[in-house]
Amino acid sequence: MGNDGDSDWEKEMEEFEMTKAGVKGLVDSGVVKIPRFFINPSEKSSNNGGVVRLQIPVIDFQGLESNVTRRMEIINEIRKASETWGFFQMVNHGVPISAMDDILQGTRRFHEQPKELKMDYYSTDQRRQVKFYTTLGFIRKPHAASWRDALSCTFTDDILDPAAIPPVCRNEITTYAKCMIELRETLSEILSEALGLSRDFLGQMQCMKSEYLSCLYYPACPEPDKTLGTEKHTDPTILTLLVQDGTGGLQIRHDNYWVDVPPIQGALIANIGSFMQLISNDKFKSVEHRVLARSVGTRVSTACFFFPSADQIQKPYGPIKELLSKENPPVYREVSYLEFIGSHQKKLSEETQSTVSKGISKVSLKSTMEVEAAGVEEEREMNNSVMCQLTDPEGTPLGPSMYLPQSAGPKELQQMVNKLLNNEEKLPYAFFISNHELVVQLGLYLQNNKVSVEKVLTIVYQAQAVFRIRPVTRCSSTITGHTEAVLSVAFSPDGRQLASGSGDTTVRLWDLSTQTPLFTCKGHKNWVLCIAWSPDGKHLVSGSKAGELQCWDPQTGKPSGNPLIGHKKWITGISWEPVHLNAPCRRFVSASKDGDARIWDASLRKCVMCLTGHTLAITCVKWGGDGVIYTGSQDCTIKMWETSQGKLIRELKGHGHWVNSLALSTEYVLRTGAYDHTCKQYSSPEEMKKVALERYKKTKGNGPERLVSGSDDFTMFLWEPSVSKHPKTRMTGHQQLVNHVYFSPDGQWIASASFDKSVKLWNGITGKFVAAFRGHVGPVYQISWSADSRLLLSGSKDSTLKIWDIRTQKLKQDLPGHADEVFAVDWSPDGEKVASGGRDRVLKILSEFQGKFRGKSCLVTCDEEEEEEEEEEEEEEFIGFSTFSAYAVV
Ligand SMILES: O=C(O)CCC(=O)C(=O)O
Ligand SMILES: [Fe+2]
Repeated sequence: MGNDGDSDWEKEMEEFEMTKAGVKGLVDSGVVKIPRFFINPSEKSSNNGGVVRLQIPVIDFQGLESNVTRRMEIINEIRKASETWGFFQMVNHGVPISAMDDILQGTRRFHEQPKELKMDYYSTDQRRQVKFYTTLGFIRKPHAASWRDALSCTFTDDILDPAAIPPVCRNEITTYAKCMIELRETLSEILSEALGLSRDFLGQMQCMKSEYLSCLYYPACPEPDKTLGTEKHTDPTILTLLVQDGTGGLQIRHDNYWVDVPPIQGALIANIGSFMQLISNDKFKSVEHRVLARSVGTRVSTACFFFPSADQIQKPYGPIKELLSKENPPVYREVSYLEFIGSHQKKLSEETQSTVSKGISKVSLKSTMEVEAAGVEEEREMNNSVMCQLTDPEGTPLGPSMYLPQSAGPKELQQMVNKLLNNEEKLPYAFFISNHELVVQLGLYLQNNKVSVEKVLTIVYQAQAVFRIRPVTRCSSTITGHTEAVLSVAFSPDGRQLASGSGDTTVRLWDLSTQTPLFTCKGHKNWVLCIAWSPDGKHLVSGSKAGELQCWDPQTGKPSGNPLIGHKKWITGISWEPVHLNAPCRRFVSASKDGDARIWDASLRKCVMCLTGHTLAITCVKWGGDGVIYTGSQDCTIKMWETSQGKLIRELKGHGHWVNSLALSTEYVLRTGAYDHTCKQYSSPEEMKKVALERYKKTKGNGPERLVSGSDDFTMFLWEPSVSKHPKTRMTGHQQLVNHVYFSPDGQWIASASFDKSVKLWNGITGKFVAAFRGHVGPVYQISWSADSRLLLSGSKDSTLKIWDIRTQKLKQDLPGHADEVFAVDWSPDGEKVASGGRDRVLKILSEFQGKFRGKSCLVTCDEEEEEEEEEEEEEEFIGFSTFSAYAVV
């Protein structure tokens, strides 16, 4: 674009500003083409990206004041929402619906009055407390103006002279601001507690003592695809509260998708501002959002932005010291709110397009040297007592902070927690400081870790399994359970071992005969999302969120070679080449969010083929019994690849949205290879291959291998890919996305797990619907079959496991016991055990006893006398982990 274009751009903007009539004035004048400075080239094609089925959390404030338990729950919900979404909606928040209706009406009235009456307020001078404006004048190409007008009122330290407010909406604005201030008090306390701080912490900081009310008016736009109602941005403040009318159009960015924020009658929307992200040291997220323009109808909303009090805005703010530790060092330098907001605005006037959220890191990152100079690593001081705050693993405080003697150790803490929780029966607890278990006296811990006694020390207590496992043989080294959510569990093909992968970056191996932890496999730097055993049982491979794969020797728990690098984004699936095609097992295929699948040779330790062709993330992969690889993708297709050169051989199309899961009718036998649970050992790979082939042929029978796919479009398809590229059956009935599909070991059934809270059973040969299993009260994430194809296990967000009886089509057993979402389940190939893992970090192994499954282990710990050794354990890197969203958005 030449200079002429640029000067036109500016000229048009100047002319527009001169009218002092805003976007509404333009529309009233009858424009059919929008001025150039509203045109947003980057947004043209992305308007339809809303992922309607993802919902930002809606939090009910009912009981906040009257019910202590509910209050804790609300704090927790807000904490989770602020960490993962940066956005939530609130209902029963105490602001009268009439005040909300009135402010929207007042906003409309102001903007719809004759332009002569509004012009007096028209200004791009930011210092004006009350102003009517469209652009505030600092936008420069390639940024674009938003298709909306604003009337803003600044309440400095909660005060604004009512006389300054336009009379048409004076009462509404004054009343609404009072409501916002009242709600601010409540939210300031909740957010403080959600950060693990004392209730009055943010209040004392005065970081949200002023507010800026923005009454927004979005007229219909003649070219809605060329511009946006509000350009994408993050709010540079602490917190925003928004009321919107019923029109809709607000979207937030979540995992690279635009998610609609649907209007809910009576709800207020809250979102974390980027200055809050800064002071919370990235604990809370400030998320990009935008408002779509539309061709018909007017949208009205009112946003209230909270920011620091007048005498604080020039003072430095940095990450709150109480939130920092050795493991969580400051990621931002100190900066005053004025400087911060200045840099935010500068971004919008800069030549190159950069998001405002990137802006904060630019302004705020400081060198380690400077940070240290800022006094983060303070001198340790030995007092006799230390201020502590006990919290549960979710961060909910147990009582107020208190001074504890430095001589106190886990035993004393355990007594105290039992007392504070009024436990009738005394329970065992473990204690963690910054994710390290406390095994010594507090004083010694502080000394060893150079922790300042001037800070409030957060001590996390975690209940230990009531059933405490006594190892039959002594562990070679002491290991505790996972310290973050368990994301994957898989029994070995011979059923002797169990592997689990976790958000704590480790893979753990458990010995099933003694039910003891065997090895902690360390090497990944990020969450371990998937694990897969080779069907000969000789290898275990794991894939992480960082995109690398690691092979492990299950006999020693040691890595076999270096991490396998190649994928650029997280690993979504791993599948081994069937042992009846190649023994010993060497090759496996990995799928990634980067859109590629890669074939690796575990002996050569390298990638031997890259399967490229998908245009979006690959979500699942299976290596079929005929040697063909199947990949399912967010690009809605399933692709088939041959494995000598990695060529695409067929595409299976039909799904209208992402493919989430694939399953093969032969999967059980592919997974177990030669192991038929007669415990037979094989002397040679050739023998293994021969037996595996026999078993495969028997399962497959004369028909072709069948494939089932489950999708975000709520449907499933049954395919016979070797016969036709057209689906055999379309399987409809789920009311929400299908997350996991699985053939029974005998291939006779297909089970599907859906976010509609049901599990459905289908005929595995025809694809016809058979039954729906209802009982879960949350989305069902994963399912697994018993070896005899008679029982089905499901794990859900509702924290339960359920076992369904295929013959009676009824619930056979309900297994509560997890304290949070269950992400992963597996049934051992010999049918005797089931394992589950979830957000509560607990790995459960359940065994059948007289027809019922019973918990054999929860959080596995070792004998006390071995705990001494723990200190020698290597330090584990802590990766912040909030919600495992991979199920919702891969
Ligand atoms: O109007 C809306 O819904 C959002 C407005 C907004 O994000 C803002 O003004 O910062
Ligand atoms: Fe905003």
